[in-house]
Amino acid sequence: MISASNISFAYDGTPVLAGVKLEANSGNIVGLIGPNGSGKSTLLRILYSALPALGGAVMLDDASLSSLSARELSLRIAVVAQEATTSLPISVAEMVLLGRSPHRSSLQSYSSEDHQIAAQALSRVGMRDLAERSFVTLSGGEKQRTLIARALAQQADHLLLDEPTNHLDIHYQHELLQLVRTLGITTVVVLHDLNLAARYCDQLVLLNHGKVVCSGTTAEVLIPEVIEPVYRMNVETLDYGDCLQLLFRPKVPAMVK
Ligand SMILES: Nc1ncnc2c1ncn2[C@@H]1O[C@H](COP(=O)(O)OP(=O)(O)OP(=O)(O)O)[C@@H](O)[C@H]1O
Repeated sequence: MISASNISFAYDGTPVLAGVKLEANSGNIVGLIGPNGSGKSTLLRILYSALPALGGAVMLDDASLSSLSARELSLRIAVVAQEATTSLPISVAEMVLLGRSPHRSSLQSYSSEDHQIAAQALSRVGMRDLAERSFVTLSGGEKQRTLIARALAQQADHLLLDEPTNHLDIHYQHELLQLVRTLGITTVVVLHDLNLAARYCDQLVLLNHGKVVCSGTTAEVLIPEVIEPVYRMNVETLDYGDCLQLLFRPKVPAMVK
């Protein structure tokens, strides 16, 4: 379980998050949604200790995040962030092996078990055939799948994903989130696509201007009364039985030329 309470943060004195609460229970997928600039990536960075919260606390099960060493953190939390990770000429297989780093001391070389786990992770994201390719030559989607494989190879029990479906075509968007669901790992995922959030998340936290506007199940959050004012769009919900889906219409019709 990862939980954040009363989180505040500011960049150079400009407040970005205030009083934010998020709770991801064991095995659940929590979607972090909200408009551009609402503070999603900042909150995610605080959850993996890349940024220090100005106020509030983050707990990993019973331990405060700040009490854990960098190695303990990387054994517990795997991250796929938005930033490009390297310009170094390393292969796809080597990139995925980096996920095994927290499991060995700096003097140890990778074991055959590490290689096996990394190869399995590559297979799970459909990238085994590209194992020997240079990472920097991959397409955006292939890079993204490689980084997911690296996170899988890490075998942490928490997974934090910042817009993991970026660069992925519709097939791989669903395949990736289906894969995340099968892992059964406590996950916090930043998503822009509310219909993917509806289909794959257990709980949602909706941020706007650095504050939680609404949190709860997808059925509690993805309702027109909540979504329309935040995104300034007309929203219609369709209940397909297994999940909700949303239809959007601009509030102001496009000007006719
Ligand atoms: N390094 C930084 N220095 C100053 N301001 C920043 C920095 N990073 C982000 N911000 C600002 O903080 C606010 C929140 O940014 P953040 O990236 O967390 O939002 P987001 O919800 O993830 O946005 P998006 O959906 O566009 O990716 C924005 O106003 C952004 O301009």
